[in-house]
Amino acid sequence: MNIKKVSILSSFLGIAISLSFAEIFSVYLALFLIISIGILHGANDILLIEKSKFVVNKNKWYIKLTYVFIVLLAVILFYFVPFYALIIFILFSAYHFGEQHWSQKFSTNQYGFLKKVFQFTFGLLILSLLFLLKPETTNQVIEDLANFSVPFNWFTYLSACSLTMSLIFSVLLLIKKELILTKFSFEFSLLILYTLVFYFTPLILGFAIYFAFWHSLPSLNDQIKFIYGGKLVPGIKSYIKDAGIYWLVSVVGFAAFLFFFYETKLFYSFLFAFIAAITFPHVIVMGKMFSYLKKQKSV
Ligand SMILES: CC1=C(/C=C/C(C)=C/C=C/C(C)=C/C=O)C(C)(C)CCC1
Repeated sequence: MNIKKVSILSSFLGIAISLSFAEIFSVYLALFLIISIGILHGANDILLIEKSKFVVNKNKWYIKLTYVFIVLLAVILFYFVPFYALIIFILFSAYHFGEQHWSQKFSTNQYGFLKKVFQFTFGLLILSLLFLLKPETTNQVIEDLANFSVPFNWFTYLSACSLTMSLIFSVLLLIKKELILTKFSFEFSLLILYTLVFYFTPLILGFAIYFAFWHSLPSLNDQIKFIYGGKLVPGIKSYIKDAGIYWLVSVVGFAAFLFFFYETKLFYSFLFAFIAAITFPHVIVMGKMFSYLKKQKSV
């Protein structure tokens, strides 16, 4: 079975589980997905940095320290200027999600800027759909995180704008023959599935299903192809062998965080702040991997 089929089936299964069991079960399932597939897909960044050769002649300690520095910077930003940190995080994430969706789906390496803007608006569309379909919980988290209450119609505007922009840019890319109609139709019809997932599951599970099955699994697949040159299933063993220790460190940090914050009202805010902090360097690394792959393709 290919990854797309696994993700489609898992999404429906997630909806069925969330409709059949008490809400707390959805929370546990979401945490499990975030910890397993979600965190794992970001655990091999050090190896990716070495493979992408974007830091030349630097030793592993230098790379690791820079990595930790960026995570700390994110934590500091969230602490002192949470509103701006959240905006930057959402913009970064939108681009990162869109980049993964459309990776290796364009015909050539031309129109780089147009493709980047398109990927960004597409990622933003997915996030805004989630916000639009779960406005109360999203707003609660944003309020706790950034002390800012978002008027609900902002989510509507954001979804409408990002949908319009994504459609305009994709039509341009179709005209320029950078995108083929079947890929475009398939990716856009998946938006209906995301809508069902976001509507029928609580915010945390909707996010986790998207994050694990529609972002992390395809990303793991691309990373494994890039690092070891093989397919997801045989490659995952080597990946876990190389990334296991980083994954374990993150999971221990995550477990400590759960232990301290689980009972508090700020649980979701800290959860997303934690994800945000470890996401910043990962977004940079993945961007570098994709641009390295593009360069390789053009030589
Ligand atoms: C869902 C959600 C949020 C955004 C989460 C994002 C943007 C997560 C991005 C994760 C990434 C990019 C992981 C890396 O691979 C907010 C705004 C905190 C509010 C509450 C609901």
